[in-house]
Amino acid sequence: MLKGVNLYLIGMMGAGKTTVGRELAKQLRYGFLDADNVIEETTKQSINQLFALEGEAGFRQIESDVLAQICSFTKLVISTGGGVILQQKNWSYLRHGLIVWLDVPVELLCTRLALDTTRPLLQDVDLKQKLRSLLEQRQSLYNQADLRISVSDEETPTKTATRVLEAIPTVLKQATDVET
Ligand SMILES: Nc1ncnc2c1ncn2[C@@H]1O[C@H](COP(=O)(O)OP(=O)(O)O)[C@@H](O)[C@H]1O
Ligand SMILES: O=C(O)C1=C[C@@H](OP(=O)(O)O)[C@@H](O)[C@H](O)C1
Ligand SMILES: [Mg+2]
Repeated sequence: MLKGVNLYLIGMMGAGKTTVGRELAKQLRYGFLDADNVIEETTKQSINQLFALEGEAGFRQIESDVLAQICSFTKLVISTGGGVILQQKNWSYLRHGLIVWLDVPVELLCTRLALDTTRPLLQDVDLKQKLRSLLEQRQSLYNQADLRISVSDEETPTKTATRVLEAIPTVLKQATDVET
């Protein structure tokens, strides 16, 4: 269906990009890469360590370099980190593929992330308040995706992946319409 074109998942922390991405890759018979995992493997540091050592700005630079490498491959589902949309140049990498926004309300993100210790931006803060303010800053950027999949109630990752796959032909059709 995608003819080898990569699929990029974007969205807030806890939206399910990593979990749903793996499932999507299985269903599409694509390879799977999680950008944060690639960063951790190449730097041999955890995301927490990188934020502590390099600061957010240093992390964003590494994130961008990794994305630049990844986008030269094909037949991949790529789960990005939630802040990848912040840098303009990252969009030129993401636009190599189809960009899907997993849009999940803050309340559900809070439930999923309440006990999380792996996301440095969410430690020692009022979780709901922080997620609200991040979403406010980022929403218009997430909205630049080719496809928005809203997940308002808890559903299995397999179900979300199936909904993404069912929605893809609608955007592919629009793209063909523009060309012709
Ligand atoms: N569709 C889903 N249904 C239930 N739990 C989910 C779903 N997607 C993700 N989760 C859970 O939410 C948490 C965050 O998911 P994750 O895939 O790491 O999100 P992201 O990569 O977008 O930050 C994980 O504990 C995961 O098991
Ligand atoms: O939203 C963000 O700024 C971040 C999201 C994280 O990835 P997930 O979206 O997979 O949690 C990770 O890249 C880092 O902690 C920063
Ligand atoms: Mg993730």
